[in-house]
Amino acid sequence: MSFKQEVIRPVRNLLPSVWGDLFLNNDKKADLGEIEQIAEDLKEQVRKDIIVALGNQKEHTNLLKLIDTIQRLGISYYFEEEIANALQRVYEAYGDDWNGDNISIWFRLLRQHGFHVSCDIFNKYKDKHGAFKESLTNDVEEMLELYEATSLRIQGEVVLDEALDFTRTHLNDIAKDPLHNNSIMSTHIQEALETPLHKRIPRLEALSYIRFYEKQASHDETLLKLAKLGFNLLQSIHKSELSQVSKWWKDIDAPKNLPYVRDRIVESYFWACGVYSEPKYSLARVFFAKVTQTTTLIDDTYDAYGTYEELELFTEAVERWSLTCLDMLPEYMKLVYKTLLDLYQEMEPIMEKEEITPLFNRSKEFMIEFIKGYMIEAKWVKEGHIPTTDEHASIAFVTGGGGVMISSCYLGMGEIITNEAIKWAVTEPPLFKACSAIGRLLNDIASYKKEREREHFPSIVECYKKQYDVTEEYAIDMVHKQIEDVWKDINRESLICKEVPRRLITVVINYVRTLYYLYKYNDNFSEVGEDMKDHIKALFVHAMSV
Ligand SMILES: CC(C)=CCC/C(C)=C/CC/C(C)=C/COP(=O)(O)OP(=O)(O)O
Repeated sequence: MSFKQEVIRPVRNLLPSVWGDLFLNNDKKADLGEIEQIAEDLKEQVRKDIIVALGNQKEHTNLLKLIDTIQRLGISYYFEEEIANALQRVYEAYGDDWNGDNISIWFRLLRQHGFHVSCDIFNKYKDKHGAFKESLTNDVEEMLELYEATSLRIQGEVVLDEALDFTRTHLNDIAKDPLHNNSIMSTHIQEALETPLHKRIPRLEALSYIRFYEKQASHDETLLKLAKLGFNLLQSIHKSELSQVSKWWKDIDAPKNLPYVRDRIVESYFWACGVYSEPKYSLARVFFAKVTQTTTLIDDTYDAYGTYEELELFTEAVERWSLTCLDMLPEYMKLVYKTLLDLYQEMEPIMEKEEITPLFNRSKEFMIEFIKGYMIEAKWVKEGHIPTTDEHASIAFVTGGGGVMISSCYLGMGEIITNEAIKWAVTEPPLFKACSAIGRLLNDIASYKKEREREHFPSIVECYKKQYDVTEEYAIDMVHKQIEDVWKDINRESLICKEVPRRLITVVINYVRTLYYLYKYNDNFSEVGEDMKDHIKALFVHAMSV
């Protein structure tokens, strides 16, 4: 008589998708011709406003405010050239010596667009003892703007570190003081304190800023109407793409064939929309959503189902990257492997046509390195090895996924992927590494408690505690500090990468903004919270009333 040994698998308590088939059959694009025409006329008006303001030096402060409003309303992609040209001209005219009002908006906008303007201008806000002037606290909007500007700081910019402490403390008091504020402003401040503008996903910022802006007596009707129409026009495109990726995922039928896998195609598409929402990046968005769900499939295979021996086979098959390897895999893994290979095969001819094959090939290599990283994690789990923080970083910053995820974001973006950009991206530049680091740190902070409940690769919190013999609270504080440092590194890198089209840098920043949103408090990707559900509905279900 033979006994079949029961296989022990590290399965997790899996939550099903909260969306069912809601987005599956939403692929009919509405006829929006008439709305598009109205939007065209409004755009023309805004374009003229930008050009007129640029031509008159006295209007330059208003020009910056106009650009800021356009960005916050989520319609800057209509005016890409005008905005880039206006900011270039402002930079050439003033350099570091901006002499208009609203220095914080000037600083934030120029830095966001890649101009390395000096932070010394903020010393104007200090008194002779080197402290921030108390009189600043009388102007709430200026304080808020200064607070927002501090998020663009890089390492060593002490005046901005101090400005952050100063503004955060006072804004906190002001937000809580009913005598000081109306409730709209108070909510606005609280939201800023929770997530500064620089760290917000632009689509979600548009959603909340449109609501805030329309309540402001001074709002511009043209901009407001364009923002609402633009929002609905984009939504109709996004709905159709979401339906497309949902169908792709439905065909794989993971809930039946791979029941251990997180069914997160909607959240994956949300991530893609966080990175880029413009109509012209439709192909890239769809591909990136599929990559994210496929990577989740692989992550769950390593973390929540595969035995060590099975994972060794899978890793070898991935290194060989050929359908001929299917036979060596256990039955359930064949579908995981085929999903991965099919996804890239589908993209290959398009990549050839776009002449970005070297980036495509490198992206595949990033995927292989990433999966090999999962195998090392599995080995350490098997050995019960708790790594030092440096050892942890050497692997966890690979499985943090910067290389594979950012290179995938770029696939399908079209002509903006220049030869220079390819040369840069294939080297795995510091910006990609920063994405890995911040992804890992945020993810570990969000999920370390849950992961403790089953056999799992140790989080940075565990490693830190063990190596330095410190409390959990202390370790968590250290990780938060590291996260802030990585933001500063991202800001610095985004100012020095001059050879790369700016939109490719904002892809990285938007990717990190989405990570931040997903993992800032909890793991919203694995356990979708109420806020995220509301945001997904607002973005992909309900049109905005105009
Ligand atoms: C946040 C992060 C590390 C992202 C890397 C980018 C990436 C590959 C994203 C798609 C798959 C995903 C959500 C993995 C995190 O799984 P998990 O929460 O189970 O994390 P773990 O298994 O890597 O610890």
